[in-house]
Amino acid sequence: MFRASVALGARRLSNGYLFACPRAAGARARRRYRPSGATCRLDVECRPSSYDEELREKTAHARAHFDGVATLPSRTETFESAREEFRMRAEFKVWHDGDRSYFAMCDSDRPKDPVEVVDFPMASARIRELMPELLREVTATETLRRKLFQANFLTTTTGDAVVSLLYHRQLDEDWEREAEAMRARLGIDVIGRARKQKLVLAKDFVTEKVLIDGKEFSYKQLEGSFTQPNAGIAAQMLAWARSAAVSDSPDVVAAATPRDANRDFLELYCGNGHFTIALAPLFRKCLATEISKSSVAAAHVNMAANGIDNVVTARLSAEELCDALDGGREYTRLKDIDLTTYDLSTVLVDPPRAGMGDEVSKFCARFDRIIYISCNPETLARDCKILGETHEIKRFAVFDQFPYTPHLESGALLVKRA
Ligand SMILES: C[S@@+](CC[C@H](N)C(=O)[O-])C[C@H]1O[C@@H](n2cnc3c(N)ncnc32)[C@H](O)[C@@H]1O
Repeated sequence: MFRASVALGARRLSNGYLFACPRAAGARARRRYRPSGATCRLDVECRPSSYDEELREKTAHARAHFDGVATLPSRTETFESAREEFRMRAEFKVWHDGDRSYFAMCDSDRPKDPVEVVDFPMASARIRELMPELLREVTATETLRRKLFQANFLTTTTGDAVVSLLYHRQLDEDWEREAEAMRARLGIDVIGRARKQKLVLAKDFVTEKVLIDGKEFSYKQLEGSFTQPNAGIAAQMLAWARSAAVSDSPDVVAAATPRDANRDFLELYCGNGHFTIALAPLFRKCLATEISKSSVAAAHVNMAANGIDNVVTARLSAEELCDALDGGREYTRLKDIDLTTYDLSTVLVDPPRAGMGDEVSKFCARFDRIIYISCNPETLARDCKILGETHEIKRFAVFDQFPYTPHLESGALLVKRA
C-alpha cells in the first residue's frame, strides 16, 4: 500500500481515493492507491515516481488471483506504459460557474460535486493541447456553451482528433454553424450529441497507424465504439499476440514464421479487427466475430484498408458462434459462410471485464492454442480454471494499459496438453 499525501481541501471519494480540489487547494489532485476492489473513476493524478512500485504491486495482485486456481509460468512478461500522455481517449464533464466553464470529473456517488481537471497529463499530447483551446472556444460562444455538459476526446498518435460535445438541449443550425467554424479553427472533427440527435462534422472516427514487426497497419477507430485506450500498450499487445501465435517462448519477439500457415484462426470479441489484422497473415483463413454492429462495420473497413483478404467477419455473440460451430440453430448472419471449410487450431479471445464464462470457456477448450487477452485478471483466472483441465498456461503477460489505476490488462497463452 502506498502512502498518500493529503493536500489541503482533500476529500475522500466513495472509491477510496483521496482528492484535493484544485480550485480549493491550488494543488494537484491526489488519491490513495487501493489495488483491490474499487473501480477507479477519478484518475487525476499522474505519479511517474511511483510507477514502478505500482506496477509491481498490480502484477503481484493479478498473479494472486491464480493461486489455487491455475498454474502460471514463473516468468511474467511485463509491458510498461509511457508514464505520461498515454491515453488516446478521455471524457470530462463540462461545468459552468457564472461566466467560467471548466472540465471536471465527478464521483459516481456525488454526481453534482465536481472536481475540476485543470490538466490531464495522462491524456495524449493532442488532448492536452485541445483541452484549453476547446474551453476558450466554448466560453467565447454562447451557442456552443449553452447546456453543454460533457466533452469526449478521441485522438491518435498521428494527431487525428474527434471531439464529441454532449448537450441537454436540441442542436440547431446556429449550433452547426458555430461548431463548423470551431472545427476549422482547431483542426478537429466535431460531433454534437443531444437526445435522439447526432450531428457529425465531418466524420465520427479517427485513423490510427500502428507499426507491428516492421509493418505499418492502419485502424479506423469509431467514436463511441470500443478502442484500446493506450496506443503504446495496444501496439505491444499486438506484437505479443503475434508472438504467442507462433511460439511458446517469451523470447521469440517477432512472428517471422507462421506456425500454422495451413490452418485457420478464430477470434471472438474482435471489435474493430484490432488483433485480427495483425494475426491474419499468420494463418490460412480467419473467422472473426463480434456482437457490435458498428465495430463489425469498422472491422470490414480495416481489413480492406490493410489488404487483409483471408478474414471473414460476422456479427455474432461469442455464445451464438459456439452454438453455430457445434451445429446448433441456423443463423442468417452465417448464411454465406461455410463453417465446415475451417480447420481452426488457434483461438484469440478478448472479452469484456466479465470474461468468457463457463459456456464459452468450455467451447474454447477444444482448440490447440488459446490466446486470452483480458482486462480483468479475476475473470481470466476463473476461466483458466476451466481451461486448465485441458491446457497448460505457457506464457503470462501484463500490459499496463491503465497506469495509476488498479486496473491491469493481461494476456495468457494456453497450449493443449499432449
Ligand atoms: C475488450 S473489447 C475488445 C475488442 C477488440 N478485441 C479490440 O482489441 O479492440 C471486447 C469486445 O467484445 C464485444 N462483446 C461484448 N460482449 C460480447 C459477446 N457476448 N459476444 C461477442 N462480442 C462481445 C464488445 O462489443 C467489444 O468490442
